[in-house]
Amino acid sequence: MTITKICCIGAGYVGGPTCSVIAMQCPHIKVTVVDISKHRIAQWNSDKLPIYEPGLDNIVKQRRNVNLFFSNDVENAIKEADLVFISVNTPTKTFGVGKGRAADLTHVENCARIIAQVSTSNKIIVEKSTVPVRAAESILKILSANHKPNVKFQVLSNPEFLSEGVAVENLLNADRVLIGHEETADGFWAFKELSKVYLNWIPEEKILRTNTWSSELTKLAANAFLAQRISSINSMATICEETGADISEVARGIGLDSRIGSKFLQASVGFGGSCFTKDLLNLVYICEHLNIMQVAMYWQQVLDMNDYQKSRFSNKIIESLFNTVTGKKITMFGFAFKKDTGDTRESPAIHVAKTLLDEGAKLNIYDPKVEHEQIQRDLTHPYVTENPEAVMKSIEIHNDPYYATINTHAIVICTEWDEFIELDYKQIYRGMIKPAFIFDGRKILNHDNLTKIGFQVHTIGRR
Ligand SMILES: NC(=O)C1=CN([C@@H]2O[C@H](COP(=O)(O)OP(=O)(O)OC[C@H]3O[C@@H](n4cnc5c(N)ncnc54)[C@H](O)[C@@H]3O)[C@@H](O)[C@H]2O)C=CC1
Ligand SMILES: O=C(O)[C@H]1O[C@H](OP(=O)(O)OP(=O)(O)OC[C@H]2O[C@@H](n3ccc(=O)[nH]c3=O)[C@H](O)[C@@H]2O)[C@H](O)[C@@H](O)[C@@H]1O
Repeated sequence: MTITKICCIGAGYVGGPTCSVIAMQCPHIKVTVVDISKHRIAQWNSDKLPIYEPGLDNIVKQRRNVNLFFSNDVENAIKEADLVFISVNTPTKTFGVGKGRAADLTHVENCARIIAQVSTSNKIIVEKSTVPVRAAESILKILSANHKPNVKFQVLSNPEFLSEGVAVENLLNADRVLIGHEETADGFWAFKELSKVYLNWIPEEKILRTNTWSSELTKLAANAFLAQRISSINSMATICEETGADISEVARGIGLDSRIGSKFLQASVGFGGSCFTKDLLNLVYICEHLNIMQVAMYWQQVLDMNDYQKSRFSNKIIESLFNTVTGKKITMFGFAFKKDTGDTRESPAIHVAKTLLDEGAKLNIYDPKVEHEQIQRDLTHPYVTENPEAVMKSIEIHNDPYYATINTHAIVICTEWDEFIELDYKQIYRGMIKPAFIFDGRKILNHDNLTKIGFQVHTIGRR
């Protein structure tokens, strides 16, 4: 079999960019991305894509309706495909056994059932969603129990390592492409077929072959290690604030050790995003399930440190503003969980906003990419408030960063957007209530200049 048709189930942050890049690099392959959400597919077929990702618009414009298709016709796309990516969401369970920790595999299971039901030819099924170790076994069991006679499936694990905001760059120049397969001749054959797709642009030495379970666990391990680095540097930031050491200097000092490396040592208000917390919770749950409690506690601590960091930053704002923010207007610069994305899932900005709102503050919020409705949805979510009407009265969402600061007591930087560095802070200072405060939760501004202007500056990891 030569792969000529690919179907991707799930047109989200992973399915959309991944398949757009495959379509661009493999003009001979027809790629169809399907989703149950009519709205999402309509957006992928419109001029305004559902996700903001630098470079993506251009690729979609070039390949859409040429060899890249977005559709709600899940069944037909699966039926005609040689290879099916499962790229659906695997959120933390909100009910039942493992609630709040285990991964909810309902969507993955639904995909397996529909694949088995509609397939009339052999297919390679690729688990791209992040899943607990041995999830492929469940997929295979569902496929085996429900398939039509003479239809065979091979299940591969091919986790995705892209980061939002740099997804296209990551996909084009991947550090590695990991493919896990069943340790049989058929499994090896399926690995070869998927490799051929990637070999259209990924050098052979970057394609890593493992068994299925190693591949699944590697994805969780990679996110756990990355998150651990952030919690580690944030823990050091706390010591810096107590002692007069400067976390930027400490990070540079340790990062130059080639065994440690300089990346992912940026102290911050805490990590956010849809995956670090969810995948760590999942890892902790797996360890508990395996009854290796010391290991579970070890990884839980990475999450605890992140919660501590978010609370510490929010509390610092309140303490600095003379221990009360009730009725005070505070500007939040940034709401996305990191720059260059409009994604707010698990954004630390939500935690900061919640704390300030709970204390009675009024918030002016500005983010260059997050939709206003998304901010409203996040801050009126039952997890954040029992009184959504009161929250709506306490927030203003702005389109202009300067306007957002007028007559406010403080600016809180929650996302490291480049444009915040370039703003005219002299002008901003003039319009603010004095003393005017800046809380730089991302360490992106020139603090000496701000102090000279007259701002009271507070940041992470420095007195
Ligand atoms: N967001 C990211 O940067 C990364 C995410 N991942 C993993 O990739 C997976 C997907 O993540 P995202 O793309 O962020 O999720 P997402 O929530 O943006 O997209 C998932 C899509 O799947 C659709 N879907 C769910 N069930 C379906 C079904 N039965 N049939 C058709 N469509 C269905 C949903 O409607 C949704 O549009 C998750 O397991 C995540 O952990 C991995 C690497 C990076
Ligand atoms: O599985 C996933 O979803 C993805 O999760 C992360 O990617 P992402 O969450 O998109 O973004 P990151 O760049 O990892 O940032 C995550 C959070 O950590 C924060 N961060 C990152 C780096 C740093 O040094 N300090 C820091 O606070 C960011 O601001 C952000 O809130 C991983 O980097 C990807 O490899 C992985 O594929």
